[in-house]
Amino acid sequence: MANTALTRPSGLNAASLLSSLGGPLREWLPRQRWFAGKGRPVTNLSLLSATELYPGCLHLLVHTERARLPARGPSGMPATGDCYQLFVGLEETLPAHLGHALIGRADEGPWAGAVLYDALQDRRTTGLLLERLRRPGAAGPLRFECDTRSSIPAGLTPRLLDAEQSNSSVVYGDAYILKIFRRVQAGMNPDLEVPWALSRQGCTRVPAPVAWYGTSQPQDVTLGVLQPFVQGAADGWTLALQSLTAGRDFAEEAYELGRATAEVHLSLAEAFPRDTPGRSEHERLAKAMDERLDATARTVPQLAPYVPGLRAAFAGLAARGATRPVQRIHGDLHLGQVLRAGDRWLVIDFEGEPARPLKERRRPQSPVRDVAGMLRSFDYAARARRPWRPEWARRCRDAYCAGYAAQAGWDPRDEPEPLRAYETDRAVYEALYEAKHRPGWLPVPLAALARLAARR
Ligand SMILES: Nc1ncnc2c1ncn2[C@@H]1O[C@H](COP(=O)(O)OP(=O)(O)O)[C@@H](O)[C@H]1O
Ligand SMILES: O=P(O)(O)O[C@H]1O[C@H](CO)[C@@H](O[C@H]2O[C@H](CO)[C@@H](O)[C@H](O)[C@H]2O)[C@H](O)[C@H]1O
Repeated sequence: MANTALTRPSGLNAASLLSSLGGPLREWLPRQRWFAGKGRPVTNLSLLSATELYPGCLHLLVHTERARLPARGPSGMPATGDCYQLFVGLEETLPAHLGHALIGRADEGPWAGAVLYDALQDRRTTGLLLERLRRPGAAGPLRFECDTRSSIPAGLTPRLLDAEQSNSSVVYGDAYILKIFRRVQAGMNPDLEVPWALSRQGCTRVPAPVAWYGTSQPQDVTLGVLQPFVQGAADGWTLALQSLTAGRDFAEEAYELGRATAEVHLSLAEAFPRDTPGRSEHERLAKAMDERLDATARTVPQLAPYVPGLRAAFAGLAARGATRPVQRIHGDLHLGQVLRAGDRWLVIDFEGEPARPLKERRRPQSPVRDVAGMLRSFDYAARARRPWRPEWARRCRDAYCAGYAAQAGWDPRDEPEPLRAYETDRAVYEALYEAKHRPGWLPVPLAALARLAARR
């Protein structure tokens, strides 16, 4: 059935747009996987930019404020803000095939009575995005650019992924994948910056961006990146669970993954500046970890019994003298961020931990932090299947570190204090992440934190 595009006056006046869209969006946003802070009502919504992509389809950047969970008791509910990228369709009646994309009905303003829907679910929108990316140019404040060495064919069929994601991704004819950033921050997104720099470096472990788009209004923001789709690949998390279910070992794969990680780290060290941190830098890092622990324990009270033991891990980092030079790293490395194509591992998603400020995510850091992220991931996988097989995770840890050492020339296991501190910090991050997004998974990082706190 053809869509019936809305033909009401379409002057993109922020106040009138908001009067129509604000109510339904405030209800819909907190239910989205990529929305930070589930279950917290949006207390304020404002429009940063609105662009008509085609009649009845708006590209929006919205700023939301939401009630912060009270730290102690119900008093004082300060608001915090985030910016999101949305595609909103407006129809008089929603065609049946878009029923699942419904956002709500505008009950006020010039669009009163119109149906709002998530226009990323509409192939007209995803098809148009590819068309724009194929040819550099502008649409209102949006800027579309591409690598002039690439030639992207027209008319590839779009398919929106329904994976558990922090963003939204569209696959085009199994040839390309477009990642559309949902929560955006001012500045170049590392998921464009890093793969681009690595491709210039000749690194073949990371799919290279072929096109991207962003806006310079109200500030420079990366909004989406197109890269080749790796066909027939499986992600590391799926493969690890398959191995556990079948009672198979994963050490050989883990070894190769360690080598791949080291190869990416070596390329990153070439592509971006490095630095050698002094004692004061370790103290600053340990303090930041301590503060994150305290903040998390306020939101996740189950953490409280372990706090004193966990502090010891951070004190170990502060006391430690020289360690690895800092450099750009992946920043959120886990089994879901690696793809195995044939017998080769590739690394994706260089955005870093989505909850951290962009400035912090782009800062040079210890490569041990990435290693710790992957080690935590083996523990996650082992605990996601019954019976729990700690020896599976142990073998993966050793094999991964051995593979890393073979490629990098240094073994992460020879850095016990940083490794423990980074693993602890990562598990604290995971506890907060799970409490916010997947409370059923909270026992996984909590079990690790109990173990790390007991280690003296
Ligand atoms: N280049 C690619 N080729 C094949 N699949 C990919 C590629 N990039 C991402 N994917 C798939 O899309 C999923 C989500 O990608 P990711 O960049 O991790 O998004 P998010 O940050 O939203 O989690 C991945 O788990 C992977 O399955
Ligand atoms: O969405 P992203 O891939 O950027 O990462 C976020 O979500 C991940 C979960 O989807 C989360 O990872 C945690 O769970 C994984 C299993 O689902 C496990 O492999 C990871 O080790 C564990 O950290 C990640 O922390 C979060 O940033």
